[in-house]
Amino acid sequence: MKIKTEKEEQNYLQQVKSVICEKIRSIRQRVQKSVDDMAEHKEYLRENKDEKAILHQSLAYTANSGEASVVLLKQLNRLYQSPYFGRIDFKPNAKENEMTVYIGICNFIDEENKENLVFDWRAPISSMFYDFEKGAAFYEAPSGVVAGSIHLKRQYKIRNGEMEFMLDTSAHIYDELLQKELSLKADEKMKSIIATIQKDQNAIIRNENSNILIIQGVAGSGKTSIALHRVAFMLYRFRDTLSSSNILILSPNKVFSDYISNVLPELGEENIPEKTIMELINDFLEHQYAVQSLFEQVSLLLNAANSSFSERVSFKSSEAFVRKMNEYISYLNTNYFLAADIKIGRFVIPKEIVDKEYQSLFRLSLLKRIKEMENRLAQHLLFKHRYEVSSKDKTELKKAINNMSGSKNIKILYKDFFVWLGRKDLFKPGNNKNIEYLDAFGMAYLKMNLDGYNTYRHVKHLIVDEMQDYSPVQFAVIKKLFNGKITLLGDINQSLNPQSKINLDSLQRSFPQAQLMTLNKSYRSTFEIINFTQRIAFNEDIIPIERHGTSPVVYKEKDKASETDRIISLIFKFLKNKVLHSLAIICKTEDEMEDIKIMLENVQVKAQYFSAQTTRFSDGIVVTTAQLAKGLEFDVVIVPFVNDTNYKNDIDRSMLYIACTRAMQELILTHIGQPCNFINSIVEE
Ligand SMILES: Nc1ncnc2c1ncn2[C@@H]1O[C@H](COP(=O)(O)OP(=O)(O)OP(=O)(O)O)[C@@H](O)[C@H]1O
Repeated sequence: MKIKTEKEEQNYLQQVKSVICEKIRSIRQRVQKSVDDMAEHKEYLRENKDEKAILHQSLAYTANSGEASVVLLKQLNRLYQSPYFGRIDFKPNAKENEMTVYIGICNFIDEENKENLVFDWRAPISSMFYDFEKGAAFYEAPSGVVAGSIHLKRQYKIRNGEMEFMLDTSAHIYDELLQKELSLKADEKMKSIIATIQKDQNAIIRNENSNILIIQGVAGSGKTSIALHRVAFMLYRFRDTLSSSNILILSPNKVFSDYISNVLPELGEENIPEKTIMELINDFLEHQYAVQSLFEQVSLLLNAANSSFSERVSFKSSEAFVRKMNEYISYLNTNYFLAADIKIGRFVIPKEIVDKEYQSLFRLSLLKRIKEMENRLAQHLLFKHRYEVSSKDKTELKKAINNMSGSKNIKILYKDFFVWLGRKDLFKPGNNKNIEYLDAFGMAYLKMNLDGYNTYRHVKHLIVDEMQDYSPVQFAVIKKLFNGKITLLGDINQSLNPQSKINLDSLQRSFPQAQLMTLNKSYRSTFEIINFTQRIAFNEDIIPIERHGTSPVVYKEKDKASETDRIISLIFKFLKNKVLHSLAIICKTEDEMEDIKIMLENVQVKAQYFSAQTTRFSDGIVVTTAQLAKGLEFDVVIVPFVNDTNYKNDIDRSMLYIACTRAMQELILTHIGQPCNFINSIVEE
């Protein structure tokens, strides 16, 4: 019988659930058996020491299969709660029979009847659910393209094993489910979106061809979600050769990593390793320096009108910096070593021989060449004069070679780069091995070019989030360290570095083979909030989702006390609300955060304060800076102190844009005096 009516669907759901239940029961029995076997084996081991090796092996096998069963059980329990979310009835042109394809989080087969009850959302056939409405459709099977037509497309909301509703979808109704999902954001952390992935997003998730993929997406367009779903897709598609340990996420900070940490487990995959770019560079430089963080760099740019610092950041954020470094590296390759005669005991090695040996080592990096020279010249003495060098001679040789070459210390070589450039002033290391953020990458780039390096070979796929905050020199370092696939994602309009010249063209120059894919629809914020943020930084590409809410409000207050009262009253209003779950007060600087902290402590309101050291994301009331709020979202956002002296230049504009685009349902700004130029065209309360 073809299932059509809601009643038939309800029955079918019960059937599927009972098969899942049966499977859960049999696996539980298997797990129990593993536990019993383990106990028995251990007992036997104690008694029969001579058979230890064989038993250890079988014990390990039992433990592994036990663990695998536990993973499977978890997945089945999840499946039981919500076995599927979609269905397509597809009739391939080449076959008689129509197929009914239920789509869920993973494949589920009724082994007894040899029937696929649920198809994994990542399976080739499931792609049609995201790509087509009713009518002609096709998918790419391993054997080739299968064309046909979709006769029914249905969506379900099944929670705790119960069907809440089902919808037969046309493009219009499909939006309706998306609307429901978007207005039901109760979870504290990011969640999976498999039921409502959109066509353009699906194309990115399933893109297999590009080794380097750049995803440019407007604020709230789902870039981060899509990147994580793409990881899940890759793990499914290449499951024989790719595991979660082969993937690495470069994330902007620890709060963000925690915020996204639920998505892959929700999709039935293990969480994947992540690192911040700071951890990566500190590892590379062997923790020899105290590297300024991006957070500190931005704070300095925000707080002070320190023009020489800005100039340094500006130069090191440019493509010219990498170009000049490359020129300097070529210069060193020809000028670093100046051969001279070497006298060892009664023998002289003429400078021509020294130079010849040096030139013959051209395959090695510069510093490795110098290290190798000592051996080469010792061999020369042995072959030419049958003279075996003593340890004293070796010291002499080393000294002579050192005298002919430049420094081996990367920091000195890096400093010399600025001398060579005629801009000594652009390098300002601090005391106690302090170096500025971008200098760490400059030094790393030099080190990898002059002294060899190991790549992260095990990483077959690297994900770089917030790509717009990286400079060409950072990309140059990343490109050398990682030789697998790379997915870069971000929004050029949300840069934390106004000195940065990064745009899509320069990004593509950094990654010439990259494919660029864009996401222009914004899902996070209501139509009204998106319209408001458009006035702060206009983006002609953005398409707001038609989800309406209250208009953002700008409160003009007469003095500091009334601005404080306003913020407190907004917070109490939020605390009484039962629908909205999270509120963030997003400041420009950490000093402002301190003001807010005092304000909230005075009225005994508990809040979480996100600073550069925070590692965990939490909902409720959060106080943070725009810089750290990046990538996060909250039901309500309050941006305080938006007057014209506080928000005045490009970086302030960027901060304000980032802060406001974090709001999902409500956005409120407060100020005293004149509002900043970026919002003063907006009607005030
Ligand atoms: N297809 C979709 N279905 C349901 N929700 C979606 C969809 N796409 C995006 N979203 C939601 O939109 C919000 C924004 O997603 P995400 O944080 O991934 O966007 P982003 O582009 O990385 O944002 P930003 O750059 O502004 O930080 C999230 O709540 C996400 O769940």
